[in-house]
Amino acid sequence: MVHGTVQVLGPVTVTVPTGTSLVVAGTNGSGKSTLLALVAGTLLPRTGSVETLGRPAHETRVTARERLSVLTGGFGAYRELTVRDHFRLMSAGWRLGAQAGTSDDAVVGDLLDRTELASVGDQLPHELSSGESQMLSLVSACFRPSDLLLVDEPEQRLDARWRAQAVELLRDARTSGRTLVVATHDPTFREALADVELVLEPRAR
Ligand SMILES: Nc1ncnc2c1ncn2[C@@H]1O[C@H](COP(=O)(O)OP(=O)(O)OP(=O)(O)O)[C@@H](O)[C@H]1O
Repeated sequence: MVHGTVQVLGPVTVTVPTGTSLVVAGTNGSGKSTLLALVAGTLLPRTGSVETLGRPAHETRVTARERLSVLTGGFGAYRELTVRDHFRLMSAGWRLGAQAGTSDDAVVGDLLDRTELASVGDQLPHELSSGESQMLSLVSACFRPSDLLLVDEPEQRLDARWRAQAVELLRDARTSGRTLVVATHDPTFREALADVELVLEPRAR
């Protein structure tokens, strides 16, 4: 992959069986985010092609996008909606209550409790700490239905307690059948999640 005139990522071939997780590791600037962006289809390769879930990665059809949950960079939170409202919206939009044979309110309550976000459930995005904000993003990415979950550095801004929570969220996502691609610098995430591991080396310039 070339950014401008600089090659930042050489040829990569990796197979991730359905329902397992790939951990992408490597030093700063080794190309982890670039690889995730290629798989997500938000970046096009200069040469070659990327297929995600059997379709061209840049596919924009809704059916393809519905199968992919991506958390890379910022999360587009609604500034006028509380944490609880975000979960309500997610549950209603993805019909999580109906799928679980319960109500959306019950799903929302469960999500808030399980992720220890209940204490900030009535706060708006700008009223959250950076760690709380990161957890909101992670929960939103992990709980919406998807076949493939792409997450860039889930450990960002989280303390040890919430890092452990984040590992559990991702493990649960994998247990529920999702395939995971996780870029991380954190050995805890590597140990807990690496069914397959890819360590990128920075390209010489
Ligand atoms: N839009 C861009 N234009 C030019 N160079 C870029 C661009 N985006 C990334 N790069 C370069 O590509 C290389 C890989 O960046 P990338 O963000 O993929 O690395 P990373 O492994 O995710 O790094 P980190 O661990 O610091 O997040 C870096 O050297 C970076 O400077």
